[in-house]
Amino acid sequence: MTTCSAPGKVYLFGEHAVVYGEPAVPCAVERRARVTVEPREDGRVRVDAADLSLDGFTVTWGGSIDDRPDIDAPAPLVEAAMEYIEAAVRQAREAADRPDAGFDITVESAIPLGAGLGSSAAVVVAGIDAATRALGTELDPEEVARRAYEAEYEVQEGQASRADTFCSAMGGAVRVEGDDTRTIDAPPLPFVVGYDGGAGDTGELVAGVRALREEHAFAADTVETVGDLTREGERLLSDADPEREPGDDLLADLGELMNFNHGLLEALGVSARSLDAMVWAARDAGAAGAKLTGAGGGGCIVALDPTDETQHALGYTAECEQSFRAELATEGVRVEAA
Ligand SMILES: Nc1ncnc2c1ncn2[C@@H]1O[C@H](COP(=O)(O)OP(=O)(O)OP(=O)(O)O)[C@@H](O)[C@H]1O
Ligand SMILES: C[C@@](O)(CCO)CC(=O)[O-]
Ligand SMILES: [Mg+2]
Repeated sequence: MTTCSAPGKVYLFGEHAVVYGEPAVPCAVERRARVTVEPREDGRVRVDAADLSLDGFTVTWGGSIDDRPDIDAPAPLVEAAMEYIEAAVRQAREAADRPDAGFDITVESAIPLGAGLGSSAAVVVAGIDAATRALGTELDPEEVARRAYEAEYEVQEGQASRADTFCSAMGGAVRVEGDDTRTIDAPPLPFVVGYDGGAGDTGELVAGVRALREEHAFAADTVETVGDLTREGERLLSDADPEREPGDDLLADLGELMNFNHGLLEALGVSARSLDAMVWAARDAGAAGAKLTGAGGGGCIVALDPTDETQHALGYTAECEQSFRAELATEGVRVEAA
C-alpha cells in the first residue's frame, strides 16, 4: 500500500493568460490531496473518494480502462471525478509499463472542488506518484508533473496549462510560460483564502476568455497586460530575500499588482459577484491586495495579509463560506506511507 499527497495552489499572478503563453506564478499551499493505492491482481480498479463534495462514492470497474464504471450515483459529478482518476491510472500503467495493472484507490482531499485551488491537479499528481510507486516504479517529480499535465490536458480537452500540475508536483512558488516550467525562490507570503462555497466551470471560463480574445483586440491586449504585470511581479520576487518574512513595502507592491490582475480578470469576464465581494472585504480589512484565484466564476479569492484582519473580515462577509490562512507548501508531491 502506498500513500502520496500533493498540495493545492493559489495563483499570485497570471491564470488564464498562461493558457495563451503568458507567464504565471502559482504558489503551492498547505491543503493536500492524499491518494492511497494498493495494487490488485484482477486488473480491476476500485475508487473510494469518501470526502468528495458529494456524499462520497465507491466505484469498481473492469480490467479494461475502456469499460465505463458501473455506478448509479449522481452522474455528472462522479463521471467528472472518474475522468481525472482514470487519466491518472492510464498514466501510471504506462509509466510502469504495466498496462493490465489493477488498483484499489482511496482519495482523501482537503481541497475544495472546482474552486480555483487546483484540486484536480493535486489528485492527479498524488495519484500518479502513488500508483507508480505501488507498482515498484519511482518517477521524479518533474516526470510526475509531465504525466499529470498529460492527464489534465486530456480530461480538459486541450484547455490546460502546465501551471497547476507543475506547481502541485514541485511545491513552493513556480513560474510557467508555455512549456518552460521552473521553481522560483519566494519569501513566505501571508496568503489568506476566502471561499464562497461555490465552483466555476474551468472549461467554460477558458472558452469565454478565448472567444473574447478572438473577438476584440483590446481583450487580447488585456491578456498580454496580465503577462506584463506577472513579469513585474516576478522581478519583485526575485529581488526579495526568500529566507525572510516579506516587509510591508514588498507586500504593498505585490498587492498592487494582484489588485490590477483582479481588475483585468474581471474585465475578461471570469469574476463573479461573490468573488468581487470577498476581494473588496479583504481590501477594506487592510489586505495588501486581493484577487480571484484559478479559473474564477465562483470559488476562491486570495489576499495578502500578515495580520488576522482579512480572515476575520471575511468571516463576517455574507458571500464568504469559509476563510483560512494558506501557508506556502514548500514540499510538492511526497510519500506519506509506503
Ligand atoms: N477528492 C477528490 N476525489 C476525486 N476527484 C476529485 C477530488 N477533488 C477533485 N477531484 C476532481 O477534480 C475535479 C475538479 O477540477 P477542476 O479543474 O474543475 O477544479 P479545481 O482543480 O479544483 O480548480 P482550478 O482548476 O480552477 O484550480 C472534480 O470534478 C473531480 O473530477
Ligand atoms: C484558468 C487556468 O489558467 C487556471 C485554472 O486553475 C487554466 C489552466 O491554466 O489550465
Ligand atoms: Mg483544476
